[in-house]
Amino acid sequence: MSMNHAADSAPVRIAFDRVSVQFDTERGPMKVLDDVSFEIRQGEFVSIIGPSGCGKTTLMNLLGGFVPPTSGQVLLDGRPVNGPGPDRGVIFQEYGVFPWLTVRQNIEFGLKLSASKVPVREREAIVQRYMTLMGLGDFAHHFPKHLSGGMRQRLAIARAYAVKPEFLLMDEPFGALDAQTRSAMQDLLLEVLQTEGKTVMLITHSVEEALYLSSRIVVVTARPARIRTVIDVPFGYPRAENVHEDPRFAEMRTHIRDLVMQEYAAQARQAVRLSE
Ligand SMILES: Nc1ncnc2c1ncn2[C@@H]1O[C@H](COP(=O)(O)OP(=O)(O)OP(=O)(O)O)[C@@H](O)[C@H]1O
Repeated sequence: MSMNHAADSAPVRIAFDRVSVQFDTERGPMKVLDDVSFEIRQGEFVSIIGPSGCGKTTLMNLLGGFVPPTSGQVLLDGRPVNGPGPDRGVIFQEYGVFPWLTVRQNIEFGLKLSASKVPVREREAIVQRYMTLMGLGDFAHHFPKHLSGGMRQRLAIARAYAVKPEFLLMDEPFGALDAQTRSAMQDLLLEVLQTEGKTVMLITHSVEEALYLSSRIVVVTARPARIRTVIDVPFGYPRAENVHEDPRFAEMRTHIRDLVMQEYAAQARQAVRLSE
């Protein structure tokens, strides 16, 4: 039995229920999400893919508790999200690190918050583990401004993983990394999930990344984002690196790329209309 079938009977942890979001802008109201409904079950890894600027980050902001829905509901274990919480580790596109704290202090930060209640002795070991895993061991006392962009992003990832949140919400977490580091970070994420069993929502522009990591892929339309289609990924976990060579991988990649390209084209037509 594949992991996906097993997940079918797992409890729903995250639910977007007919969610719409509209922002007031200088040019009037702008609808960003339109009647979006989907669910994420315990242990699922769901990727969201769609054209730039269509509203994907807004999905994450809703779940993170940073933005309220204009209509509809976002539910965590059946309860409406009403603000951020330590159960959700959020990794933003732009580096979510504190510039006034060192590498070590940044990773330690979440562990010191009363909500996570990690004893001091354990804290040390956790900080050390994630510094090493992320290749930041030699930079413990450096401040973020003295790190490269890729290192800052790895620090943001370490910070989120260290508090062991039940949910990981990731917005293009590997976008700023070079290809080799990106692939190492993908494998590390799979490893963390294998040992810690999280429920994940990932926003990515990379069809390959979505296919390699996810159990399901939600393709969204041009703005306002609606669900275009939801695709079950047929590969189980632990995921073998060689799924990249599976003929189904190539077929699905082509199919999903086509869908995403159609939505990019729709978005470009919209942009032309707006500028006319
Ligand atoms: N708080 C806000 N107020 C007004 N407009 C906003 C707000 N947040 C986002 N927007 C606008 O909503 C649209 C969708 O933004 P969003 O960041 O969700 O898209 P995205 O799909 O994540 O984009 P990208 O892939 O480029 O990161 C954008 O045009 C953005 O400028």
